[in-house]
Amino acid sequence: MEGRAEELGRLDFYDKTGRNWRKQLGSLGSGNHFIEIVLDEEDGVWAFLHSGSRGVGNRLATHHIRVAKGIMERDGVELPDADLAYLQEGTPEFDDYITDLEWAQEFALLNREEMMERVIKLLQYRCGDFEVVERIQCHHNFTQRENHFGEDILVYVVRGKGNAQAFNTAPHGAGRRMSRRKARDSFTMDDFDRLMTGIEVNRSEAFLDELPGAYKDIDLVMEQSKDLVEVIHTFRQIVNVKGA
Ligand SMILES: Nc1nc2c(ncn2[C@@H]2O[C@H](COP(=O)(O)O)[C@@H](O)[C@H]2O)c(=O)[nH]1
Ligand SMILES: [Mn+2]
Repeated sequence: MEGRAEELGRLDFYDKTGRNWRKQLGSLGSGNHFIEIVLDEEDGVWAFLHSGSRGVGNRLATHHIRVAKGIMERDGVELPDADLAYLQEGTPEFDDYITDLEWAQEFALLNREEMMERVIKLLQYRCGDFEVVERIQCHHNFTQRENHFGEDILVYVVRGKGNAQAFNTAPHGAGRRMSRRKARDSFTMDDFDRLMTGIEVNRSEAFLDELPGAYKDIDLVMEQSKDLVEVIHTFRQIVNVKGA
């Protein structure tokens, strides 16, 4: 990652923006990032890993959002919401954003690969050797340039049915039903124990805002997404580790 950053002439910028990024490769981070061991309908074991590009990706994104907002202000572009600020393709600011986005995605990819390797080694250490049937390596907030309806656009991609009306996308999670604050105010540790029954978990008040009840009902989301996704497996969680 360092070599690539140097090639791009952006190492100093990444060091200044991301500070600890070198030490963070191979770490889960916080928020809703998680490692999960789940069982499918036939008790097949799956290791799930939802992770991202850690602090450096977030800070780079924050930087580019700030740049976009500055440009909107400079050019007098009126927007219904300041958070809709955008960068125009063909400008140096747009190119810098894409350069940093691609670098951060590479970081996210390696970060996930490293953690998955450690999860598998640990499982093999605890459970004895086993065959890894398949590895699906898709990192968080995956973005790539695609052509839809004759136009090149940027989309976040997850696996789905390929519905052209939805640019071949599908939801990659249920999404939150309540804010973190509301969840912390709404749930108690009794709810924690009830909602996480049967799951080996790092039990802590710190994760009250991450309880399943803080998210939308996944069965309903799947039902409402049936034009976009085909359900291949339904999993039962047995281990959940949240980033802290
Ligand atoms: N199986 C689990 N799913 C979880 C957990 N925490 C969150 N989630 C779901 O993942 C997505 C993450 O997407 P994001 O774009 O919001 O980061 C989220 O919407 C939830 O549906 C978990 O611990 N286990
Ligand atoms: Mn996330």
